[in-house]
Amino acid sequence: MSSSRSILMNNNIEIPQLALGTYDIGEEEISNVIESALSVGYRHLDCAWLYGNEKEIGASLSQQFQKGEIKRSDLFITSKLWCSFHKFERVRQQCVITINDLQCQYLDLFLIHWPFAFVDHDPQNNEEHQSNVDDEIDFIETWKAMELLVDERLVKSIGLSNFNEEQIGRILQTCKYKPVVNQVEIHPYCPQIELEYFCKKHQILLEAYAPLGAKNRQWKKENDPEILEDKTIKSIADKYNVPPAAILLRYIIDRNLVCVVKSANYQRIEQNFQCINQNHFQLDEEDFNKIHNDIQIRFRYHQVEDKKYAKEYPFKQWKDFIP
Ligand SMILES: NC(=O)C1=CN([C@@H]2O[C@H](COP(=O)(O)OP(=O)(O)OC[C@H]3O[C@@H](n4cnc5c(N)ncnc54)[C@H](OP(=O)(O)O)[C@@H]3O)[C@@H](O)[C@H]2O)C=CC1
Ligand SMILES: O=C1CO[C@H](CO)[C@@H](O)[C@@H]1O
Repeated sequence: MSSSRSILMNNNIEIPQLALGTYDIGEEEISNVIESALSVGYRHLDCAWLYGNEKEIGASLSQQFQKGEIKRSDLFITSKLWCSFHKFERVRQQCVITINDLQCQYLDLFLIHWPFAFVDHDPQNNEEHQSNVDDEIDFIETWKAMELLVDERLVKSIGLSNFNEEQIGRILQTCKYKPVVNQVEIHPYCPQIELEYFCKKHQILLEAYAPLGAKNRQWKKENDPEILEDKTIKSIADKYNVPPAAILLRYIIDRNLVCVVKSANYQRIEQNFQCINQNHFQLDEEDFNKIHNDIQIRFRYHQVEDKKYAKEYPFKQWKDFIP
């Protein structure tokens, strides 16, 4: 079985550069998706409590381990702490539930999903959790609890997701362990150049989510610009005789970032995986620059605009895009 290219994180642990995203993959299809992805060569799975499918992913992984073709140590499994569990004592509780659901013994990487917190909720309680923001819970408290998970070896690495420069700066001032990554939306309409510069300076790796513009998102609006339909991307795709998605994935890979892409379709799972293979095709410098510097549209697909009133809503500089 093939394996994927890796990047070294600031704690000297390697992370596979391409991850399979698992958001919005339903119970009925997730098992096939996991099996397909592993057979094609993916070794990095990007999961989250929020996605509601960790139990099904765990069942599928357990089947794969039993077949003996793949071992736990071959995989890099990421999950995320949901906003309802930011209180110090909740962090470990959710982490243990996630590890049990995923049947994976430990997590390779655990991220704080968003910098803002929701009202405290017991993760053992199956009632619908509240998503009202609680501005009193500080993510510094959450980070301290995340660090204990490393000491306890429940997780190998810890990181952030959707944090801006100022918020990362606050973590860096008090942390015992630096975040290894910050997972954020990245594609040519949301290139995150300043954040990349800041993170590089602090040896924090950026992970790109929604690299294809979250194509089938339910909150799509009529006038949203679609990155897969972008004329520059399409003309470069024609030149290399590949689909536009391949150009968008190579754009992330060639920036040496981790790329988290979701597909629930076998052909596209395979096609996306091939993009990390340098022999498949490479963008030349001129084309890379056309994508990175010449495309002027700026757009964020995952704006979570219903949380824009939160004190720690991270995208203040993007408020012009929120109606
Ligand atoms: N930390 C965070 O807050 C967030 C993290 N994420 C993570 O990042 C992952 C990826 O982001 P996501 O929002 O899902 O968006 P993506 O940009 O990965 O787009 C996924 C969509 O693109 C389609 N697609 C996949 N491959 C191709 C292809 N080769 N050609 C054309 N269409 C394709 C998929 O359809 P199909 O399945 O039919 O192939 C799906 O509808 C998530 O699954 C999740 O793991 C995402 C959002 C926020
Ligand atoms: O991971 C995620 C998937 O998409 C959701 C909808 O935008 C986000 O809120 C969440 O962070």
